[in-house]
Amino acid sequence: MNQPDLTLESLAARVLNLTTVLTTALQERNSPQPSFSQDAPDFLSPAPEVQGPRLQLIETLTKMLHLATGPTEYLLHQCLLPNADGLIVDFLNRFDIWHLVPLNGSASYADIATAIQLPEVTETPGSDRIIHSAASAYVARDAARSAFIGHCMEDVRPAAAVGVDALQKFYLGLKEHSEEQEHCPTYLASDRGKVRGTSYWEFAETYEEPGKPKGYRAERFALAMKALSQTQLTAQVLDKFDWESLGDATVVDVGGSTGHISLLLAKAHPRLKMIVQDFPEVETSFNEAIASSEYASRISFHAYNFFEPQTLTANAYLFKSIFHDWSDKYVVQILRNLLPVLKSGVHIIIFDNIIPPDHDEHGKPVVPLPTRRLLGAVDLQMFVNHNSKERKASDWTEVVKRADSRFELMGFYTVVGSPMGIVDVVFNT
Ligand SMILES: C[S@@+](CC[C@H](N)C(=O)[O-])C[C@H]1O[C@@H](n2cnc3c(N)ncnc32)[C@H](O)[C@@H]1O
Repeated sequence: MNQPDLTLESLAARVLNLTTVLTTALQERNSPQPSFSQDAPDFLSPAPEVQGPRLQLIETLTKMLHLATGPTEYLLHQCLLPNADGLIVDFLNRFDIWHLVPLNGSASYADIATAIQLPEVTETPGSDRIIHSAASAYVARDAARSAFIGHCMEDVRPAAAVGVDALQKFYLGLKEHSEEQEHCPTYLASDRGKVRGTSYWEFAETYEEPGKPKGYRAERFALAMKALSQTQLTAQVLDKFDWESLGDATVVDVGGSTGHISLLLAKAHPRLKMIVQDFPEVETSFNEAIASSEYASRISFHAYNFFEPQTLTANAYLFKSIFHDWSDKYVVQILRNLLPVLKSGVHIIIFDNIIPPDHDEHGKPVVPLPTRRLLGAVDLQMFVNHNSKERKASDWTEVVKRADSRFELMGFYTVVGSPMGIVDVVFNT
C-alpha cells in the first residue's frame, strides 16, 4: 500500500513529538529516564500515559529504520542478522558471559577467553575491555532472565530452524490446519545430533546431557516463565479481575508451575487460598520458591495432569498461559475435565494473550506495531513448540463454547502495553 505520508521527515517529526510526550510523562511520575547505563531502570512505568507513547515511538522508529535501510539492504539484513543475533545471544548465555564481566567493573577479552576455555579472538573492535550495558546487567542480576534466553535459544531455536520442514512434511495437501500436537516442528528438531521425536513437555522432562541433571530444561522453563511474568504488566493485567468479589475463596492455579502467579495473588488478596496444580516433578521447585515465603500457609501444591478429570472443588480456576500451548481440540478436553467439580457461578479465569483486531472499520491499525510483532512472534513460537496458536477474542469465545454451552463469556480485560488479557468465563447451569 502506498503511504505518501510516511517520509523520513514526517516520521522524524513524529519521533520528536513522541519523545517529548514520553519523557514528560516519566518526569511527571518522578520515574527515571531510559539509559544504556547498567543501573538504568529494568522497566518503564506501567502507566498507560507512558506505555502508549513508548509503543508508538518504537513503531515510528521501526518505520524510519526500514525507510533508511531501503529494500535491498533490508532483505539482506533479514537473512543475515537474525542468524548472527541468535548465535551471539546463545553464546553469551550458554557460556554465562553475563557473570564473567563484573557489575560496575570490566573484563578483558583475554580474561573471558581463559575462563571459558575458548581461543581468544585476536581482532577486537575498539577497547579490549568489556563492561555491562543496561541489557546485559539486567540478565546478570536475575537467573530467571537467563533462563528465558536459554529456553528461546536452546529449546525453541533448533525447532524453529525446521519449521518449514514440518510444514512440508505434515501439512502439504491438507485443506485445514492440523490440530495434532505431533505435527509441530519440535518433533523434528535435533539436539546434539539426536532427533527429539516427542512433545515439548516430554522432551523438557526427559532430555539428558553430560554434566546436566535430567529434566534441567523443564526446570529452566519454569524459571523462564517467571522472567516472562516480570514483563508484560502481569500484575496490572491480573488486577483487571475483581478477585475481592470472590470473598473467602479457594482458587486453583491449573498448570501454575512454581507458583509465582499464585504468590502475586496471595500477596494482594488476603482472603484467597491458592492451590497450584502441575506435574509432580514441579513440586520440588515449587517448594523451593514458596516454602520460605510468608504466604506459604495459603499456597499449596497438588500434583495433577489436566488431561484427567479435575478432583478439587474451588470458587475459581485460573489458567495462566496454559491454553496458548494447546490447539482447540486439547483446550476443549482440558475445559471439559473441569465439569465433574463445577457448580453454577464458578469462574474460569483464562489469563493469556488476546490477539486484538489488526484494523478498525476504517482500515486503520489499532494496535501498535511492537505489540503486533511480539504477538506474531509468540504465535509462531506456539506453532513451533506445540502446533498451537494465539487467539483473538472470537477464537476464545468459539473454543470455550465448543467445550460446553454452559460456559458463559463475562468479559475480556486488557491493559495498554501488554499483549495479555483476562477472559472471564462463568459456569452457569
Ligand atoms: C506455559 S507454562 C505456564 C506456567 C504458569 N501458569 C505461568 O504462567 O507462568 C505451562 C505449564 O503447564 C504445565 N503443564 C503442561 N502440561 C500439563 C499437564 N498435562 N498437566 C498439568 N500441567 C501441565 C507445565 O508444566 C507448565 O508449568
